[in-house]
Amino acid sequence: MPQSCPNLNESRHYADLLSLPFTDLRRLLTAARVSAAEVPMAAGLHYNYAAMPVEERHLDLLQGLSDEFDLVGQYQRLLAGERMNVGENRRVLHHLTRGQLGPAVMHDGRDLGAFYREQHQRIFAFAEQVHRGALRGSSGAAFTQVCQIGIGGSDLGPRALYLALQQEARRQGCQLMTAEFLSNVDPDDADQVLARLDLARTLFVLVSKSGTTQETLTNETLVRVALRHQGLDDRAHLVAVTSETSPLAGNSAYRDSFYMDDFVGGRFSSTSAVGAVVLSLAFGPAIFQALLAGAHAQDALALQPDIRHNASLLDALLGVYLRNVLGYPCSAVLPYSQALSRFPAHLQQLDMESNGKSVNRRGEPLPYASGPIIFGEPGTNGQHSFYQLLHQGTDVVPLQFIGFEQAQGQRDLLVQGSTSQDKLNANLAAQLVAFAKGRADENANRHFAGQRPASLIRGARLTAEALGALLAHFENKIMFQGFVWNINSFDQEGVQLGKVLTGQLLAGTAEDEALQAYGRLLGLRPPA
Ligand SMILES: O=P(O)(O)OC[C@H]1O[C@](O)(CO)[C@@H](O)[C@@H]1O
Repeated sequence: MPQSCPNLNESRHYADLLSLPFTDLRRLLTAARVSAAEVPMAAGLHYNYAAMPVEERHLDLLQGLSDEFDLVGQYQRLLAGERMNVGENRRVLHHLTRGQLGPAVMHDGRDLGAFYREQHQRIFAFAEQVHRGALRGSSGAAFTQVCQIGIGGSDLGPRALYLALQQEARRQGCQLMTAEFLSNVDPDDADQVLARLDLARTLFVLVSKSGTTQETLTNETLVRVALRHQGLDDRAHLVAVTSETSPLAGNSAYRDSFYMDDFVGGRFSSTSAVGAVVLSLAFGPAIFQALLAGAHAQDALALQPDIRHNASLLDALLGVYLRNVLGYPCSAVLPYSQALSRFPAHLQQLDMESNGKSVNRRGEPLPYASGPIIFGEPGTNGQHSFYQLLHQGTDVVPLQFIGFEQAQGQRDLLVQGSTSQDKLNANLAAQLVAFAKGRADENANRHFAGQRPASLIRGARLTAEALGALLAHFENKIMFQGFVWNINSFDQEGVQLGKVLTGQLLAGTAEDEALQAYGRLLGLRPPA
């Protein structure tokens, strides 16, 4: 498969895209275009690309590029279980954690779709027992809090989803447990999280796919010590989520264990057991199942070969246009929804750990740019922070807005003639137009050049289904971009070197003198 992938620089569609003149967004962005330039997504969401500098001729060439690179065909092969993670020689099966779209994927005589479903069912049954009070802490107290211990993909996605659904769950009367997340090896993180917990009533979920992550194992020990210090039996307060091949699998130090496998990458694991345990405990299985349904529906739409009807594919190709034709190095994610406050942080890992690569799937250096730098904050907070640079800085940063007609909660009032939600969305619309059209001023300091591209994902309300669709949209967008760039989006070798040097420093075996010197500056002592 990798051998047959075309090189972007040799693509005739790419060459034709490069030869097109720059599209003037100030002229392009009309009311008719705002209404027309939309692609429906799952769960009632829409992808609007009116403020992207592309016309029909660009879309025709991007369609040609998609066909030339067989992007949907590559997705189908991934769904069928082909080993698309060539670096680690692994299948890539996160789509299967939310439903079957391709043929059954068999591994060592086992149907992996059935395996993921079975783990979800075990988790739902476990959560229901906890909620009924059939499973309790070692003092006999019912569990009312859940705390996930994990980092990276074992933290960011589940945390972002928990925060995104909290208000929605309250509205539906199903916030059954509160959740906390402990990720950083900084002892102040553990201190603060533990201070918010009633340990006798807390169930900890240790999540580590590899079962070897230093930060997570260290925090686990801090938690066990704190539990024992209160006279509690730590084993009764911890469950594990890990891969079947990890050193943690089958360990009796946990009350129960739930599994994913090596074919679900950490940053793509929110819909596996990694997100299922904490979200089912917090909100009950029904909300998590709704999230899965939204993600599955969006995965199905991503099979559509026509880019004008496939939001994830179109978003991916427009991103390639911005990155490789227009040369923009960054992209900002701007949700006008406080519920999505940690969603940009999740997307940072999802996108940058996947597509921050400089060799292709054959290990050859890339002769073109790959994944952009991603950052973001919810609006309107970001407006009062970094939007100055976005409007008038020397770099053009393409923008990904997300907005909803209604808030999740019901506490909103007319203040000076408009509700808070009205004000939020008026700000969103205003920013989109200000970025695209700018405003001429004789005073250069007050001049807005405009021409800042943006897309908008919009919906009625951020429900669990909509959140699932949103999550899957970005996962699939990133996957399609990896196919265009012919990179392996599913490994992360770039995180290894730092881990090795950290280990050397802590073990006192570091040979690099600069490393030793930094260690001394930071107060590290040779191990006793
Ligand atoms: O779930 P684990 O194995 O503890 O890994 C946590 C995270 O660490 C990473 O490997 C990066 O260091 C991520 O890819 C992963 O999500």
